[in-house]
Amino acid sequence: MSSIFMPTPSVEANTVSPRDMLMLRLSIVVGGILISLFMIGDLQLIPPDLTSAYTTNRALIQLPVLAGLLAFTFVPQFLRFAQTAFLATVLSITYANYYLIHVAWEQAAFSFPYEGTLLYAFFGFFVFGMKFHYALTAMVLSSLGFVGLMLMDSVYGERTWMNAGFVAGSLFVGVIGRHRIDRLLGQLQEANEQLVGLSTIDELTDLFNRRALMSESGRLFARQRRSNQRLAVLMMDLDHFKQFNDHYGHQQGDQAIRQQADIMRQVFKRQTDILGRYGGEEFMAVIEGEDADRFELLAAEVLKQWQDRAVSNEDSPDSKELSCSIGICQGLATEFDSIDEMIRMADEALYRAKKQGRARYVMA
Ligand SMILES: Nc1nc2c(ncn2[C@@H]2O[C@H](COP(=O)(O)OP(=O)(O)OP(=O)(O)O)[C@@H](O)[C@H]2O)c(=O)[nH]1
Repeated sequence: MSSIFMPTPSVEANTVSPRDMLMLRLSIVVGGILISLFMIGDLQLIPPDLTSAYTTNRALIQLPVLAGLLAFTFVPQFLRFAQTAFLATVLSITYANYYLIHVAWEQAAFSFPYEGTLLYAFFGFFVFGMKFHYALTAMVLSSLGFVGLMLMDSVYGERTWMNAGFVAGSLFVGVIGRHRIDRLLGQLQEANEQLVGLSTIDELTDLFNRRALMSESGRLFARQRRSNQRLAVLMMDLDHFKQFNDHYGHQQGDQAIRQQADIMRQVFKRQTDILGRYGGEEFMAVIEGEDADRFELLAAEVLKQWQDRAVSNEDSPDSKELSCSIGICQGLATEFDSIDEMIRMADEALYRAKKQGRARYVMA
C-alpha cells in the first residue's frame, strides 16, 4: 500500500492513489461534521453568555481550518507537505480548543471539557495517518499547551493535574500505537517486496523469470502498438549445451548460464529492455527500437561476446567453443496479433539458426 496516509518507510510521500485521496477528503468532511454536531450539543450545555465566543471559535476558526486543509488537498504540491499540513491542522484546532477552555473559564468560570484534545490528536494520528515523528511533535506540543493552560487557569479544580496527566498519557499511547503501525507497515512492505522479487526474478541469473518476462513483454507490446512503434523479440539458446553440461558438470553449466545473462546485460543496456530466462538454457530479450539494423547489431554483439570469451566446449560436434544461436522477430507492433505471435516467430527463426549450423542469428 503506497500511501502517504498509511506511510511505509521506503515509500516517499509523493504518490497516492485517487482512492486514498478521496478517503482523505471524505475524512476531513467527516471531521467537519463531527465538530458541527458537537456545536449543537455544546450549545445546550454552555452558559448563554459563552454562546458568542463558542460559536466564533468553532465556526470561524476550527471549521475554516478543516476547510483550508480540504482545499489544500487540491493543490498539486499537497503530497509534499501533507504531513506538515496534518500537524498544523491538528495543532490549530487543538489550540483553538484551549483558547475556548480559557475564555469559558475566564468569562463564565465554566469548566469546558478537554476531551476534544484527545479526539483531535487521534483523528490526526489514525485517520489522517500522521507519521510517527509528526504524531510525536503533535503529542509534545499539545501536552505542553495543555499544561500551560492549566498553569494559567485552574479550570478543573483539584482534578486539574490528573486531567493533564490523562491528556499527556493518552496522547503518548496514541503515538506508540502510531509507531507500531508504521513499523508493521514497513515490515509488510519489505515482505511484499521480497515476495515480488521471488515471484518475478530468476534465481540463477537475476533476470526476469518466464512469468515476469511474459507479462512485461506483453505490456511493452501493448505500448508499442498504441504508438505504432517498432519492437523486437530475440530468442537465444546456448549451442550444444547438453554436451557442455555432460563434459564439465552441472555447476559449470550453471556458470555458463550466468555468463549468458551477463552478456545480455552488457549488450541490452536500455532501461526499457526486457531481459529474461525463458527456460533452461533459452533466453529472451524484448526491446524497442527505431530501426531493424539495430536489432541485428545487438544480436551480432551477443555472438561476438561469446567468441571473445572463448569458453571451451570440448565435446561439441561443431565449434569447440561455447556459442549461442539467436532467432529475431522484429517489426511494428501493429503488424502482429500479440507478443505470443512474435515469440513464436522468433522461436522458429532460432530453430532455423540451429539448423543452419548454430552460432549465428536468423531474422524471422
Ligand atoms: N547446468 C544447467 N543445465 C541446464 C539448466 N537448464 C537446462 N539445462 C541443460 O541444458 C541442456 C539442453 O539440452 P538440449 O535441449 O538438448 O540442447 P543443446 O544440447 O543445447 O542442443 P542445441 O540447443 O540443439 O544446440 C540439457 O542438458 C539440460 O539439462 C540449468 O539450469 N543448469
